[in-house]
Amino acid sequence: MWFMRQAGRSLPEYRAVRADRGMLECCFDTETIVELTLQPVRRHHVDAAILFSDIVVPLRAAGVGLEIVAGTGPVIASPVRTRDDVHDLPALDRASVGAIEAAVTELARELSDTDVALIGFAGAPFTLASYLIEGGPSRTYQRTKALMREDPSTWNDLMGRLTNITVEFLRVQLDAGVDAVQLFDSWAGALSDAEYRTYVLPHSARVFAEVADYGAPRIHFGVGTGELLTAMADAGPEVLGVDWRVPLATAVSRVNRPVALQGNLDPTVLFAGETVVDREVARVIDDADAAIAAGAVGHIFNLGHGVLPDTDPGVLTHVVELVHSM
Ligand SMILES: Cc1c2[nH]c(c1CCC(=O)O)Cc1[nH]c(c(CCC(=O)O)c1C)Cc1[nH]c(c(CCC(=O)O)c1C)Cc1[nH]c(c(C)c1CCC(=O)O)C2
Repeated sequence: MWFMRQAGRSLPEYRAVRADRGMLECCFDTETIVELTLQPVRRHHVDAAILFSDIVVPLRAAGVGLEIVAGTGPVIASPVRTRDDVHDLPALDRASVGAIEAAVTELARELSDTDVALIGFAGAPFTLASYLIEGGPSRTYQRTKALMREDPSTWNDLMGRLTNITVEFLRVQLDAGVDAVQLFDSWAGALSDAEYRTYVLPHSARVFAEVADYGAPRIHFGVGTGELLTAMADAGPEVLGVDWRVPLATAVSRVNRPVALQGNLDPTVLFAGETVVDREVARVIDDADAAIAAGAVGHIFNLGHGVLPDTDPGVLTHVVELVHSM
């Protein structure tokens, strides 16, 4: 078990490190990456560390002008909207993520004599494209969907370039020693199954195919993707992340390949007091047992999306203890 966004603002020790330093600055500093990755492991005794980074880090490393604005998210200096903008998108040079490679090497060494796994990650092409095209977070993805439908050739060119960046970023992490990788297609749930299959699935499937040779488990996750679970499993991962909207036993009935499931406690449950927390954790575990009986390969306990910044870290530690006792 581990928590998406287990490192971050829910932890006072994270806020202390970030007090006078920008998010991206921290993401390119080896010592800081190592420290922030290990903080939640020390505090909560989760079974996996997730590399402290962000989905926009490889874009920044490739030279895209962007910032991560607190309370907002990634903001792109010059949004990518035309064929020429797409042609200008640079490739990722390994040397530009040397600080991250060094951090993974150090983390893999520090965790080697423990049972704690190290998980690497990257943003999926669609979610990265949505930030580049919209220029920042969006509720509607209107420009992204317009480009996708109106000019599939420019869209596929952009998605192909983002796929290359994502593959290279994952390979750097896998070469340096991560045990598993997660592909975050956080906002793919904005698409219908048909459009996901036409415009997104081939690219995400290529990401999975191009890192398959490492033999490391590959996790595929998105939010609000209940209707896309069949297609997201078809992309080829060993593990499918499920948000809280779909029970795990229902999720397994939607996939046509053998996959393990990850999830899916609603992150807002952690605000409801111990009786509710205990009941809901037990419900997820029971549901996971039912999913395994119905063919799921296994279950990784997690939230259905990231830890919310106001979460009481004591409640997170309690959930870890509870899951480990069950
Ligand atoms: C969509 C997305 C992003 N980044 C990420 C995703 C996919 C996961 C998801 O769906 O939540 C992935 C991510 N971002 C971060 C991690 C670190 C590891 C971990 O999970 O603990 C991971 C896995 C650190 C971070 N990434 C960010 C923070 C907060 C930075 C701060 O302290 O201000 C952290 C710890 C910033 C960020 N970066 C992004 C957002 C939406 C935000 C939050 C903006 C805000 O609410 O302030 C883009």
